[in-house]
Formats: sequence, C-alpha cells, structure tokens
Amino acid sequence: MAGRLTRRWSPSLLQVLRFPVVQLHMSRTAMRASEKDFENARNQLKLLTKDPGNEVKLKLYALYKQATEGPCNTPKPSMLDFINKAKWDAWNALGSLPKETARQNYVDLVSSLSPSSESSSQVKPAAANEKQPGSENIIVTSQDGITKIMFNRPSKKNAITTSMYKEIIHALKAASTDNSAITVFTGNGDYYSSGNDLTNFTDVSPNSIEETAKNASILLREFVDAFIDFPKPLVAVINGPAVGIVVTLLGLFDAVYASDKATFHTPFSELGQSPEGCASYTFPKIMGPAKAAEMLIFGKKLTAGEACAQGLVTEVFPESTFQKEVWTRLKTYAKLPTNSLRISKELIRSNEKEKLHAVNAEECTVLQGRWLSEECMNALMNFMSRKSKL
Ligand SMILES: CCCCCC/C=C/C(=O)SCCNC(=O)CCNC(=O)[C@H](O)C(C)(C)COP(=O)(O)OP(=O)(O)OC[C@H]1O[C@@H](n2cnc3c(N)ncnc32)[C@H](O)[C@@H]1OP(=O)(O)O
Repeated sequence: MAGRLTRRWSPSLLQVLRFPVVQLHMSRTAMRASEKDFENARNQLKLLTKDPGNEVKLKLYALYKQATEGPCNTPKPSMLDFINKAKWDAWNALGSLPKETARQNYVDLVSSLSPSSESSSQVKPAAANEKQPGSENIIVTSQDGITKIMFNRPSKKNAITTSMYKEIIHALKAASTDNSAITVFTGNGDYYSSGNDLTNFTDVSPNSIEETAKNASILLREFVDAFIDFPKPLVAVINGPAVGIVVTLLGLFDAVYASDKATFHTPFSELGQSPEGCASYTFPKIMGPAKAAEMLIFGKKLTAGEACAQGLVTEVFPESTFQKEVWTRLKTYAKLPTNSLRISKELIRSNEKEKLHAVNAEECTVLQGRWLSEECMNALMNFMSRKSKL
C-alpha cells in the first residue's frame, strides 16, 4: 500500500491542495493560524524539495480537508480502494477537531517540513528518540510511540514561566500530528511541578499591570485550549508533588499515574486567585461538588492515595517501582492501533469540548480580575518576602 501511495500521491494530492508558487512569510509564533497563514502554508508545500513521506502526506491531506470542510463527510471507500481508503481514514480519524485547530496544525506541520524553518520555534513531527528544539526548561522527546513532554526546571520545582507556557502549546500542537500514539507529561527532579511561576507576576512595572494581566489571561486561555483540543491520549506521570495549574489540568487528561510520594494541591484562595484549567467544571464531575470544593475553594492538599480514591488519579505506584512499572505499561499502550486510540478518545471527550471551551474562557476572565485584586497582590508579596527571608 505504501508503494501505491507514493506513486499516486503527487498528482492526486497536489490537485486537492492546489499549490501556486508563492514565498512563505508567516509568523511562527502565532498560536492561531489566520487564513493567510494557512494559504501561505499551502504555498510553502510547493517549495519542498524533499518528499515528506506518505504518513506526513496523509496527515497534511486530512488536516487540509478538516480545516476547509470540517469533519469527514464522504462515504467510506471500499477496502480495495487502498489510496482513497487511507485518505478517508486519515481525515475521519480527526473526528470533530475544530476547523481552526486543524488549520493551525496544518500550518505547524508544513512549517516543520520547511528547510528554512527557525530552529528555536520550529515544530517537527517526532522521529524516534528525537529531542525537539526549544529551551531546556521543557524537554520534548519521542520514542517507542510516546511523545514525552518533561518539565525540566528542578531547581525551581518545575515552576512554569511565561515562555514555558508558550513552548508547551507549541509542543502539544506538534505532538498532535507527529507519529506518536500517546503523549505524556512528567517532571524532572523531586517535583512534578509547583505550577505557575509566581514571579511571572512580580517582575512587572506598576503601569503595565493591567496589560500583563490581560496578556496572561489570553495566554492561559490558549494554553488550556491546547489541552482541550488535544486529539491523542494524554497521560500524566506524576513523579512528585503537583501544585496549581498542573493539578487542575488533570481533569483534561485521559490517564493519571502517580508515585505514592506525589501530592495534589490547589491553593487558589490562599493566593487570592481562582481555579483554572476547567477544574471548576471537571473536578465536581470527577469527585463530586463537596470534595471539589475542599480542594478548589479551601485548598486541601491530597495525597496520591486520596486523589486516586476521588477519581483524579488513575493508579498509584510505590515510588521504588513507579518509573519502571508506568513506562512499561505506557510502551504497551503505545503499540495499540493509533487511529483507534484517537477515535475512542474522541468519542469519550467530544461531547464536552464546547462546554470546556466556554468554561475555560470564563475562568480566564475571572482570573484576570483576580490578578489585579489586592488579595492576589498581597499573596504574591508574601511569597516574595518569604523568599527574601530565606
Ligand atoms: C500565563 C499565566 C497563567 C497563570 C495560571 C494560573 C496558575 C495558577 C497556579 O499554578 S497557582 C500555584 C502557584 N504555585 C505556588 O503557589 C507554589 C509556590 N511555591 C511553594 O509554595 C514552595 O516553593 C513549594 C511548596 C513548591 C516548595 O517548597 P520548598 O520545598 O521549601 O522549596 P523552595 O520553596 O525553597 O523552592 C525552591 C526554589 O523554587 C522556587 N519556586 C518554587 N515554586 C515556585 C513557583 N511556583 N514560582 C516561583 N518560584 C518557585 C522557590 O522560590 C525557590 O527558589 P530560590 O531557590 O529561593 O531562588
């Protein structure tokens, strides 16, 4: 089948994609591709000198169709019509991925194929054991069908800086179209992550506080949207304590494996803030409103065992065997048929997507107001003065 695809690709898909020859001028940092970025990406494909291979071509085809026509809307070709069946399968596997996301993924994928791409923000389809470029605070690798995104700032308990949010968005977009079957988040060192880097808000001049809060709210919304829309199974390997946003996001993960030394803490009230990551919706659904309130309103810290009993964590492992057991299991899962994994996830999650986007938007608006509140500013000052007394 691969041979047939190679022979037939050029005329059939070039027709579908209709490339004119135009030079690309696109912003690689734009997180939502405009129509123009999309058009430019289509043009850029024409300039490729190297055949990207059938798998990538099928992804491009599927993303193009999804971006322009929406979910697959044609009858399934017969089993013997190999090429059209492969194209149909690729398109159909995108399920109800929003057109806008498909457009962005298409732009990212084309961008990753360009020889002239800037290495610092380039997104590449993951190859075996390939380390993705970017800062060292987020390490993205791909091996055995698993793309691993690791928080790598152990001296700061893996606190997430503004640039790390952006890199994670980029890494998720790349992982959504790479060759891996599943995507896994984990932390390097003794913490999974201590959540938002509180200095994101302290290095700000007084006359730009409002603008900083607005920008942070936009970034947060985009960050959480990337998790809501992520099409492949998303797994968290919680190697140690988790605080704030990395906990709230767990409601958007498909499996959460924790070491028995992990803890789960969302001290939003203490910080003069409010929940994000869609937790105001997912946590009451997962654990019931009373337990969700204890965590999200009163900031009760849970042990891994408690988080598992409440349904936030899938399974807890003894620290001594945690890494070995979890990665062995994940490697087995990653060998399952990729399209089937995506489609099952889509079935489980798609009904909720619209609601989750609305919850995310609302939480970000509320948080933007909280960041400007006296309660929040006092909490940040307390954190900074605690540091200065050490
Ligand atoms: C685009 C913006 C989006 C915003 C989204 C909204 C997100 C909200 C949240 O995530 S709320 C949660 C925020 N996190 C916290 O409140 C945790 C703050 N940190 C701590 O309470 C403690 O550091 C600790 C309990 C995590 C660990 O304590 P300890 O074991 O005593 O270690 P240290 O405190 O000495 O930490 C070592 C080193 O790391 C620095 N650090 C740790 N966490 C953070 C952090 N979240 N932000 C900034 N810096 C952090 C800590 O200051 C130490 O640095 P130093 O060695 O002093 O330079």
